[in-house]
Amino acid sequence: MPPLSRSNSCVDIDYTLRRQFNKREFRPQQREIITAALDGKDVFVQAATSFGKSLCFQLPACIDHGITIVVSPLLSLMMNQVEQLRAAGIDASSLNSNTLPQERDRINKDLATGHPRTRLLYVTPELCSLDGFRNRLKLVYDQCELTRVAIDEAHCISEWGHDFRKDFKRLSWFRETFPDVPIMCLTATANPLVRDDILSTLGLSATPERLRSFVMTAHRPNLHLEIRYTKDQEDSRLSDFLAWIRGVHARRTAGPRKTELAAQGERPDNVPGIIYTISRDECESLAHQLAQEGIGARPFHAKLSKEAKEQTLARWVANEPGYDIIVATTAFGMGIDKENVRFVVHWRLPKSFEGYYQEAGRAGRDGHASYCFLYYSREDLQRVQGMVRRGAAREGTAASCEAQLRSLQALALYCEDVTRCRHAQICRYFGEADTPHCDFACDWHKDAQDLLRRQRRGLADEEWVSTQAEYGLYDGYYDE
Ligand SMILES: Nc1ncnc2c1ncn2[C@@H]1O[C@H](COP(=O)(O)OP(=O)(O)OP(=O)(O)O)[C@@H](O)[C@H]1O
Repeated sequence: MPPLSRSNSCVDIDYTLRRQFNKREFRPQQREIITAALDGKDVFVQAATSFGKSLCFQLPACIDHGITIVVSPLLSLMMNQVEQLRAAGIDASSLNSNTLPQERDRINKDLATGHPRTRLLYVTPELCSLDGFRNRLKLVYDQCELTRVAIDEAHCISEWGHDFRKDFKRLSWFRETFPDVPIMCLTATANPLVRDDILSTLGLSATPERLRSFVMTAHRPNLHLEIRYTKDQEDSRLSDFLAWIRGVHARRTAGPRKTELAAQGERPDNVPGIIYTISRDECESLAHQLAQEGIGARPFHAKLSKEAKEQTLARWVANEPGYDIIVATTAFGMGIDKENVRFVVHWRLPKSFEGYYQEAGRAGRDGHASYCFLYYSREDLQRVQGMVRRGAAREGTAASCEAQLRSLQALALYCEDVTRCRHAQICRYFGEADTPHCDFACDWHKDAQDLLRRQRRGLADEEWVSTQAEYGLYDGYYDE
């Protein structure tokens, strides 16, 4: 049965925006997306990192009758959003492996009433495959109280996406079981192939008249994009980074900037950033080396205790001394809404183009200029290719492996390309026809000659690297 329909024609969404979300106005397209959702449409949203996608399902959930199920692969995102919603007086909860038994019972009982008080329930895709949870949802549906299903990070549905997850594919169950419940899917990174795959897997392309798609530019004009070239034989990452960060600190301690920061109560060395590494060992040793150099850096990876991770994250978010930079393994920070991240550094080549851009997108969520640079070496390319192949062989996911290798290859080409704007290359990768305006916000626009020189000088010879790769020289470096 469809959810109870309430006439939304006279709903004042501006009022809800101000009253419940404490925001003055909608960003471009948010109003149209929310209106389509309130009209009961299926909605596909593709928008750049930090666009404000969450509001697109959170606000309708506050207006509509019944419960909205939000599927997300990111526990950090769930916790972050639930906290924020509760602080705004909205009844939100999450169910995942971290949920305490008492809270789990409370939520399950709430669902079992068929008329849950919860407005937004954040769940993992894994949970959606379990019979117990499915039966509770059926009960809610029978009472016309299942309002909408929102699927965040929807690119995980597609085997052609960079982060395919089998349980995401099983989300097709929602349309099969509740054919009239609208679905909203959201992603920051999908190319046209991935988009089509998402829509057909979820069963949304079968009813195009019900679907509204909002595909916006991936362009983030405030991100300054740069590639820094390196090679195994002359690895100068650490000294290069130290010189850069010390330069930034020096500028903040000089002249009028110093007075300005003091007036705002800001520490000159509080330049929040993330350095992404791939190996846990490197993550630990780099954080240690930076700390020894007097830089406030902390490691963050899966093997740390839950308490250590929570504490590091909380202190970083609160801009505490000693916690300015997080040195992390991949995917750290997704779903963490820290707005003043001033830089993101990729210490090693990430595994995919989409992963790179999503991680870089953690920077500058407040819209201010922020710096993203990636240390690229051809040796790392060989290492990551090996890692992707071995991972796919272990998991038996051939299509996904092919897609990942293609994405990695595109990233390598992007890094090696010294003939065009980085922003333009990114938009083209995501299938955009228009060339974005770049206001000296990439290494090519800043100094194309210097970029070419750095690339020629910085990289190891291609043929030599591939010969060494054949001898297995670059195997087994990263955590797998
Ligand atoms: N209309 C608005 N006015 C002011 N701030 C907004 C508005 N909409 C969203 N925001 C804020 O923008 C920030 C980013 O929003 P959100 O976390 O939803 O981004 P996102 O699109 O999901 O990005 P990502 O893909 O990077 O996670 C949040 O702090 C949110 O409160």
